[in-house]
Amino acid sequence: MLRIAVPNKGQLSGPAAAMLHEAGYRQRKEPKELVLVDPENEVEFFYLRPRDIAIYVGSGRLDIGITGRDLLLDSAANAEEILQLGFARSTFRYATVPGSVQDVKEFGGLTIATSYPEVVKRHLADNSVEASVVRLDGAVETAIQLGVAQVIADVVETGTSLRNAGLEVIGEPILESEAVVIRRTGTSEPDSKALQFLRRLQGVLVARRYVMMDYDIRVEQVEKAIAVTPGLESPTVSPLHHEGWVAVRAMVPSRDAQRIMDELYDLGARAILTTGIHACRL
Ligand SMILES: Nc1ncnc2c1ncn2[C@@H]1O[C@H](COP(=O)(O)OP(=O)(O)OP(=O)(O)O)[C@@H](O)[C@H]1O
Ligand SMILES: O=P(O)(O)OC[C@H]1O[C@H](OP(=O)(O)OP(=O)(O)O)[C@H](O)[C@@H]1O
Ligand SMILES: [Mg+2]
Repeated sequence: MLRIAVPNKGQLSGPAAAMLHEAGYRQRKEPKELVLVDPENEVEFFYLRPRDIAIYVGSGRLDIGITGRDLLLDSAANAEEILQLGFARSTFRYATVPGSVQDVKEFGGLTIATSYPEVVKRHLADNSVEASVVRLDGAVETAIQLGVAQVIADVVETGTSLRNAGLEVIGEPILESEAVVIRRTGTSEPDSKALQFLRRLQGVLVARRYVMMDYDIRVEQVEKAIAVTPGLESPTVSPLHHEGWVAVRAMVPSRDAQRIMDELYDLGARAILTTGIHACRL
């Protein structure tokens, strides 16, 4: 039975459960459930605090986990990411009040408040800066106003929390994060059950990012049209009963679908249709 750690709370938990459900796995019905067995798929899910997931996976107690890259790095656990999942995207940045320090190099002797102390300590050391780090559980933006720190290092998505606290970011992002699948570092290649799990999640990612596009086009224009819709490997081209025309079918990135339809129309394509992909294995 494959043992998988899933976030039980916070920003990661809803999207992770949705992705697992889309990949055909059973998911818990109520948020107090801590363990769920999916016998049909031979998988056992453990709902754990996002911050603890890398520790369980790094210790080898669980085979695979879903967590945030920032949490993985902060845990210093013996675990590595093997698949990027594209949700809970954020940057991790320093911030302070306007008119204060402008660069990490000026942080010497200051106190930095953060929920990610290991990431910050490593970044300060990489920049040869000696500063204090104070660990807070959350709502880190308030630490400056209350005099606990002069600088914070926190997760930034839209920047609204920083703006509301009257803070501005300093310097380049310390790191960019998103939800990732992790496994223990230095173990043998994932076994067949783990590979199947990864293929299923990859299938969800592709199904979310691509649509299927079908259109009819005159034979003379087909090469130009295929340059616009090359597909993932190669598009399917089938003869049409109407002589001189072919039907083309190719996967295209969903965010480009409208622009591609316009370009195909201008090349003379007609009956251009896009349909969603529910699931896929590449
Ligand atoms: N506003 C946000 N937008 C995108 N990702 C976020 C956001 N806030 C946190 N994250 C990401 O979510 C993960 C943190 O999850 P975690 O559940 O520990 O924190 P949380 O969602 O802030 O929960 P809580 O505030 O209850 O502790 C990290 O990978 C972080 O980068
Ligand atoms: O840039 P934004 O879009 O504002 O998002 C970033 C904020 O979201 C998270 O806070 P959360 O609401 O989880 O509270 P917390 O700080 O207590 O974790 C994170 O810690 C930031 O504070
Ligand atoms: Mg939070």
